[in-house]
Amino acid sequence: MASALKATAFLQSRAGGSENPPSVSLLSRKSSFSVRGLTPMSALSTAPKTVGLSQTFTRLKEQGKVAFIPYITAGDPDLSTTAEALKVLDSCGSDIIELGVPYSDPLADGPVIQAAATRSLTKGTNLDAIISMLKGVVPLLSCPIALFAYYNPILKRGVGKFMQTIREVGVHGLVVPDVPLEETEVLRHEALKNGIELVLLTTPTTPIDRMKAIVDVSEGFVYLVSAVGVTGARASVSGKVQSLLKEIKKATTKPVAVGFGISKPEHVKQVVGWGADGVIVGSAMVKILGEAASPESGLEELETFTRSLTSAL
Ligand SMILES: O=P(O)(O)OC[C@@H](O)[C@@H](O)c1c[nH]c2ccccc12
Repeated sequence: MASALKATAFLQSRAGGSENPPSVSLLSRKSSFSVRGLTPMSALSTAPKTVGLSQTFTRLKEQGKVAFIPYITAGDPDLSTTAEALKVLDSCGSDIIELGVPYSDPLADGPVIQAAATRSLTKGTNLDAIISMLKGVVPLLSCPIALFAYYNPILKRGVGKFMQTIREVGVHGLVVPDVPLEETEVLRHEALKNGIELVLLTTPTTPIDRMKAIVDVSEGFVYLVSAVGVTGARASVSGKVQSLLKEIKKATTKPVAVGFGISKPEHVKQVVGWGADGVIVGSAMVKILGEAASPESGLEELETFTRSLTSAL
């Protein structure tokens, strides 16, 4: 419990400035849609015309749909499997994919994602290798990627250089779970300059005024952390999410996606019923990939699991 409180305090004080992812059938959730006008990304890189996070939510809202947002850790079990997993998640109807950059001190993560980060780092995964993997995969995806990175590796590379690098490879969004709102100025400036949507997080214990300040500057969507503590599949989703969603939706018209603990179709149905614009599932996905007998069986299981969740939307 202590670590859970510590993690929440961590997310609360630092996270995100705020508190603070085979064959696409014609009937798949994603209908092909033309990109209206030139997306900033197509002006900045040769990547295809996937639209950004907020445009994705706008399209889904027009279709009366909720975004399915899986998270996986890059390089676990290895980067070529990550490349395949991105394609599987995309073809199973994911609307945005969160891709985690493994970090040695992932304080906001539970044991499943911490273990994935350790395995990936042990394999030598680094940002450059992730970027070169993305160069080959992003052009094949129809949904946008939001990178998930702790603040330290971004500072090491230089905020501006980091933003430019991820933009050039076609990444649309960024979530930095351990940056205090007071220190998001530079991140937000560089993100805006490079056409990256910086998503901030709010938690169940975020004071209302702080939540309002967070939603005001969050780009792409607002990440509502559904539970106290660290990431990790839970038996149920806290009923508090319903009132939290109401509060946030009074403060902003921006889309709100809910994450933490969601791992079953009934969780998805519940969160959708409470009015979420997006559902985020991480640890359950990471566990499948990282603990499978082989990369192939992990990818097969990932597809089955993902379809079980998207069919609940
Ligand atoms: O793992 P969960 O409980 O399904 O929650 C999503 C979470 O993994 C993903 O969004 C995430 C991965 N690392 C994080 C760090 C902080 C906040 C969120 C995250």
